[in-house]
Amino acid sequence: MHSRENPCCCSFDECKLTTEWLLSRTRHRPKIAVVCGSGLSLLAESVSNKQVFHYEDIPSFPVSTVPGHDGRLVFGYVKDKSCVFMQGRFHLYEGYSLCQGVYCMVSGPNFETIAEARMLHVLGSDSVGMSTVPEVTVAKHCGLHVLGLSLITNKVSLDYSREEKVNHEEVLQISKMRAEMLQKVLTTFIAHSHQVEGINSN
Ligand SMILES: O=P(O)(O)O[C@H]1O[C@H](CO)[C@@H](O)[C@H]1O
Ligand code: HPA
Repeated sequence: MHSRENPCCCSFDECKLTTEWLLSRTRHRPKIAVVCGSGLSLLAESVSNKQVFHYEDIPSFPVSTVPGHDGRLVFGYVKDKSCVFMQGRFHLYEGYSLCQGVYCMVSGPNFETIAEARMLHVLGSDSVGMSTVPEVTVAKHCGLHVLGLSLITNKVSLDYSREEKVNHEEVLQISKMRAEMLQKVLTTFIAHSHQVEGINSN
């Protein structure tokens, strides 16, 4: 279970555990999910065939800490549509992060200077690379569904006194170490890609 003390949720294994737990307990297979904001749990009250799970009972699921967020996952039908409602969501100010971030591209081939790294940081970037953005831009332009997987190979120094210089050899070394893990992620994703609507239609 997640809490303020352990706010970083959503590793692949945790999501898998949560998903399997829920799938084995409900016959609902919703195509529509609704996240209820503060005080809006009522949105889920009129569903039919209702099935309710409390966040604290769901393995590896975050807990709601804000008043007005009931912390319940409600499955049920609205008209004839199977839906799931989150009665309670999670906020950065609760200490929750999504473990995802903003990827920024620099043109390279040089690595960014500390001044450039600071600028990217101020602009909201969490990670930096020299690729992916052009490919994703063109793919989206062509109407393709895109999943970008970026392996974070090194820390980017923001501090002149602790200049940790990155080099391509280090990048390759870490990539080699993590390739097997990435291969598993990719294989699992491809094996389940039919569940992602429209992924094979382009
Ligand atoms: O993006 P790929 O091709 O993985 O290469 C990464 O490795 C190089 C830096 O070492 C940069 O080109 C960076 O983007
Ligand atoms: N900066 C930009 N591109 C990169 C880096 C980095 O630190 N590491 C791997 N690709």
